[in-house]
Amino acid sequence: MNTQLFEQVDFIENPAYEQVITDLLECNYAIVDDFFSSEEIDELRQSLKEVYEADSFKKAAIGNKFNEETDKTIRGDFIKWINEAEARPKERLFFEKINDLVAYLNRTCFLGILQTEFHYAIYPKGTFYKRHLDTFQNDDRRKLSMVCYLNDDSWVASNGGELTIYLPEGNGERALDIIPKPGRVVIFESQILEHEVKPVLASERLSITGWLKTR
Ligand SMILES: O=C(O)CCC(=O)C(=O)O
Ligand SMILES: [Fe+2]
Repeated sequence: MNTQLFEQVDFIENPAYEQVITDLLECNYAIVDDFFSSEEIDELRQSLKEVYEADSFKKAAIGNKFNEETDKTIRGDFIKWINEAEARPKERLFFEKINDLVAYLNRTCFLGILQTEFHYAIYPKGTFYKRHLDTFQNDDRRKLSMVCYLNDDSWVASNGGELTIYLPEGNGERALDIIPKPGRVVIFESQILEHEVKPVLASERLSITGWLKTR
């Protein structure tokens, strides 16, 4: 018998990733605190600020590039897409960690993630993103949504800006409020869970948001 075929040569089980998989399967979302260390978050926040100061953020639009429009009554954040091929040094660690997780998900759950896309987002005081689903009418490739919060340690719950996820429960639903704590990553099923960003009441809310896509 050729035992090589059955050997899992370089697979090391990762308990944190296993928890993500369990939570996604059971609840359609997973919250990972300290996915990024506070040093990593400091670097990424600095990078976001450098890019912002270079004036390259745009008012976020709704719809995709084929039917894009901006509407402040739906979302008020400013975004800048990050291209992995041109990642700044401080962004490389971000992609390394994300790619490691994606490789694990593909290997253990056969998710078939072939592409990712990420953008920085800044929500100034007073802005929000109304309840929505992360899939476009003309494009269903987004499988998992991922939000990484880059706020600093001074972020407090009274700043608002919670991510509220609507979870089906019985005949109705339950709203789960998630505080955008630094280092926290939230992953959820793009085609299943509606969600919103509650108004930011103080300070500005910083994040990287992205999607793991099937093709
Ligand atoms: O920033 C968040 O918590 C969620 C953002 C979001 O829903 C989106 O960009 O589609
Ligand atoms: Fe969203």
